[in-house]
Amino acid sequence: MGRKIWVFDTTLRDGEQVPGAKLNLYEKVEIAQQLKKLGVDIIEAGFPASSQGDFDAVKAVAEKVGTTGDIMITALARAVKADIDAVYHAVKYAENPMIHMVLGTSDIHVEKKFSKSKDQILQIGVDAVKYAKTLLPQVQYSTEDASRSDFEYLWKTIEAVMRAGATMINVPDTVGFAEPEEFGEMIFKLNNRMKNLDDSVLLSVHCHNDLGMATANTLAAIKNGADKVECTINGIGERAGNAALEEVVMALKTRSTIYNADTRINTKEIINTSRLVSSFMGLDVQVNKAITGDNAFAHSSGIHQDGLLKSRDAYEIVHPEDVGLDDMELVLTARSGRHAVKNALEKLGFSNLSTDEFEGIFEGFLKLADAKKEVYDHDLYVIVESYYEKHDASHKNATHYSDQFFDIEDLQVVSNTSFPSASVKVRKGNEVLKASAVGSGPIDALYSAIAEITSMDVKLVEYNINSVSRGKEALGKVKITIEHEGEKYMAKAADTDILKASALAYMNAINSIVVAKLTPVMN
Ligand SMILES: CC(=O)SCCNC(=O)CCNC(=O)[C@H](O)C(C)(C)COP(=O)(O)OP(=O)(O)OC[C@H]1O[C@@H](n2cnc3c(N)ncnc32)[C@H](O)[C@@H]1OP(=O)(O)O
Ligand SMILES: CC(C)C(=O)C(=O)O
Ligand SMILES: [Mg+2]
Repeated sequence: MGRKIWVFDTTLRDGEQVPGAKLNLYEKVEIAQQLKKLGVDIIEAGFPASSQGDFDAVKAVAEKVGTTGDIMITALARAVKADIDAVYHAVKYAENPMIHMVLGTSDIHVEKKFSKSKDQILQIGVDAVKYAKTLLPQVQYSTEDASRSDFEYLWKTIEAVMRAGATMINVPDTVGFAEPEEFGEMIFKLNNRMKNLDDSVLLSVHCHNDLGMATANTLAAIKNGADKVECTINGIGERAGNAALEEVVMALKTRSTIYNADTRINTKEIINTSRLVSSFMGLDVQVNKAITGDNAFAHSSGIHQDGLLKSRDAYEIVHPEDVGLDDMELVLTARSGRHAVKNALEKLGFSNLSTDEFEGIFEGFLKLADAKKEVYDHDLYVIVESYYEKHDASHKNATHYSDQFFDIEDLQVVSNTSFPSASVKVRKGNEVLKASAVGSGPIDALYSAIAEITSMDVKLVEYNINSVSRGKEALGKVKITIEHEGEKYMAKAADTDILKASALAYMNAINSIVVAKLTPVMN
């Protein structure tokens, strides 16, 4: 066991400062419940003085999430009595409530933002801490813009607010200006001085990502003595965001010999938490985002896929299972090689293929892969079928798999406010199936029509669309999850027509169900 690092999650406060990401009371409580399951030590639930809605949401988090276990609930205040009162009245219901206040220490803040002298600002901070201490025993003081502050003034402030009773000192790199080595040195010096003054006071850091260094700066601070880190899920937050909780935590775990520090985060809850935050805030996670991005555990090039199949550690330093995913993903594309395709075929039951058979199928695979972005399992069945039809029609693999898969031939969607409707034409082998339906919106109408054709009992669990390029040729990328007989099936599709992309994604998911039903028969 290494040194304990406290994890302070500010997704509901700094994270919620992202334009358009505002959460309502219900959503804040749900996310707070999940953060507790994840094992964070402290939840910063909001800024109660900012609106009645946020006051109520922070209070609800304190009441519903903060009354059991040892989790601490806090919220932010300026060094202003009314803000501190608002925080106190919102968090006091929690078992372990804390008041968090912020006041700038850089010349820019002191002189330009506040038009005051350094001594005046220091006194305002000390008075605010003294007042907060009359309300609650736990008070955190944040020296806003610390990384651009004069070091001796920063220390003078920290010393004064510690003497006034602050129990946690948070050192923010408010505008993401710091650089790891320099930030680490600053934390090292502050830590030495703080521990000499009162070693019960926790030293914390709060790093922003304006230069893409939030995680690196946070880790440098840990190496140099920081006891606590402030992070957000998916790294969301003001401007370019904050240090991502999942990155800091997994770096500590993966490189434990360097950091010798542990958190109490249950890493298996990371993906669940990331998805919940992303869906409530309506903010997609960048596909290549470390740990929580869609592609973080997906491998698509032949050399990597071959290496992984021979030994996972060739290209995998974090195990997907450790963050709550089922497995890594080997995506079949035109960049895949023979090992990956053979592996996928074997999983579908096509083992013991002769070299000629496999090479013929692989040729078919490459042709399709050049025409499509991704080759799915149902495509492999069709490739196998057409290979044997051409070369050995009496072979047991020459089964008409394609009769069981669905393929969109045409669709028409009418989108209006009173009567959205859709008509769909689908091919299933030699059969052409048609259906029309109305729905609460165009996608709902489209999916109802497809559901009627496929006659499968399917529930749409998640629908997500985003643009993967710009301008007239922009591709709409749709990712959906459907549920059938208790199992979840995820599928994707992209097209310049977002309705077509939606229909193709749904069809791909339906075809995955067909594959799942076919595969045990083959094995
Ligand atoms: C780095 C950070 O993330 S800090 C947290 C950022 N979060 C927020 O701002 C939360 C949402 N904010 C709000 O709802 C509002 O800005 C409020 C309620 C805080 C204040 O609203 P208003 O009273 O209308 O003031 P407004 O936002 O326009 O200006 C901020 C005022 O607070 C002062 N102020 C700013 N920071 C602090 C501070 N840390 N301590 C004391 N006063 C401060 C400013 O100097 C300014 O005061 P002035 O009116 O005397 O010039
Ligand atoms: C309130 C403080 C900690 C903050 O968000 C910042 O300085 O970035
Ligand atoms: Mg911040």
